Amino acid sequence: MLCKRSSQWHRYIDLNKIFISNATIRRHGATWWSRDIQINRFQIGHHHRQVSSSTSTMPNFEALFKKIDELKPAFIKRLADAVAIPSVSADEAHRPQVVKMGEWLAEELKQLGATDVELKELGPQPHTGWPLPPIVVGRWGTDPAKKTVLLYGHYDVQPALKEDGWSTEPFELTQKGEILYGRGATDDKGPVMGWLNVLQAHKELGLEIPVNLVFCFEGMEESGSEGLDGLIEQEADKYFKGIDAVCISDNYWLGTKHPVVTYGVRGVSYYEITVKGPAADLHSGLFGGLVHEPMVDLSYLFSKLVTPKGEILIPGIKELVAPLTKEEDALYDAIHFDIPGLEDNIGSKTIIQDNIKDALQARWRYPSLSLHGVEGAFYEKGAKTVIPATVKGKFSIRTVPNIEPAKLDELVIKYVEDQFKTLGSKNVATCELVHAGDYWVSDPSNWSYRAAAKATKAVWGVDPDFTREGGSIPITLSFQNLLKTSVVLLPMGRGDDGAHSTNEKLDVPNYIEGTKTLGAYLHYLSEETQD
Ligand SMILES: C[C@H](N)C(=O)N[C@@H](Cc1c[nH]cn1)C(=O)O
Ligand SMILES: [Zn+2]
Ligand SMILES: [Zn+2]
Repeated sequence: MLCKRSSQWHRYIDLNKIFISNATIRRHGATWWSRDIQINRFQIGHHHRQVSSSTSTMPNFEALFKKIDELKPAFIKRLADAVAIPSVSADEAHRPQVVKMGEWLAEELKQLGATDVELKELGPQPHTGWPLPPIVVGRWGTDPAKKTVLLYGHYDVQPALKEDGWSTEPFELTQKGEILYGRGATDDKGPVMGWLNVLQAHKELGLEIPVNLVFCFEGMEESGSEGLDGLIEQEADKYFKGIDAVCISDNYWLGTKHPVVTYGVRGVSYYEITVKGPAADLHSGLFGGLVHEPMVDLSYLFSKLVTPKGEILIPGIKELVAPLTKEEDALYDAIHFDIPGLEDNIGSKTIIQDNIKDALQARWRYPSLSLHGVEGAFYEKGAKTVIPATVKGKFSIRTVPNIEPAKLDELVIKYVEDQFKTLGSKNVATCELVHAGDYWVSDPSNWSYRAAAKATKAVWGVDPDFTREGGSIPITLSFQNLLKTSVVLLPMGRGDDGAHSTNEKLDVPNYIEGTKTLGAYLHYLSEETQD
């Protein structure tokens, strides 16, 4: 293996617990959700656009929301400053920029009045030896009478080059109408700035934040969150002692209109197949037909991993997937989304499934295998007649309950090796795990979800859909297990934001109303009875 797997804290999240609790919801109706809210928003098969009649004392957000509106230009400037630092964690050349971004973030926190701001160093990255960017930690308040919330986000981004097809410079935040374009706008600099914006608005108003905050911002999320597991373990009884809830804003609504609160993510196991042949690239006229070509071997191996309809061809994986129960299946009926919405998100009509339930299940509760690219192959424009000497094929598998990552590695690596043997090639092939992160599924009925739902309703005027996320946030399960606390995902951006893609964007309303939602969540959390 190229790198050690993240620690084995995960494992079995009992999905039945969730579904049993959902069944309980239906049986007990309003009593499940909250004693304050008379309508069961999570009720399976019902449209939750119905307005809930809340009898809770809703905090008066008028001043806070007005202040956030007033600060819009400053907040956009903050996001522009963040986007301008190309903190791409994937390659060595950019690593100093990731570190710079961490330092910038720490400085912003200090300027706003956060205390105990530190850059927790993680040492060298195990398999590359490159220095890992620090984890930025800080505090806001240490009142023992208040609840304490850990806010996690990441300040690294995916790579981006203008020539990939961006219409604007990826590291210059560009506003066109009500849309902010730039790498990291939605993933995850916008949401991280959202938390800073909340601090600024409270500070300027002289308004108390009713919970203590602990910040934990990492710079390696897009590259496997290396080092963070160890830090959380090490600091669980020190810096991270006494955390009552964790909130992460690092995913997206399903579509463009309806807000969501998220209670699950898929895991990801990322692999690399290396095929080594000649000592150097060769002239295909001179050597084509008489040498085993690494690209040909790799293309064959790629074709044996997944079908064009998305079916994973590696035996044994399907059998690891938790069976779909009737109760879980029914949850999908309540979601406000459709195939045209999904087509809008991707900008084409190329969805494999023909109904939204199957498509969402494919995204949330079944594994998928994606081919990402080939290092070492000719890719520029033109027609170079080369036989690449060594190629590295990259692919990943999104994991779901109950796929054990170590078991998955065994199945994948043995299968690739066996397939390679059938070729009779004299090249040398290896398949290795690059990084892995666990899946996570939570029970969306607890106090932190109630607070998130109320905040969403207060800002957006509708009850959120409860969703799972097809992407991965590798550290989520570690927070839950190591800090023995519940985690909620409260996203800011829309489903068409183009995270990881060209022309990534964040809509101004999502940035501003999203900041309000994060702020309101903290107020509702302080009022909510912890269960
Ligand atoms: C959902 C989150 N914003 C995200 O984009 N996560 C990444 C994490 C990752 C793991 N390996 C590389 N990146 C993702 O889901 O791809
Ligand atoms: Zn992210
Ligand atoms: Zn991402």
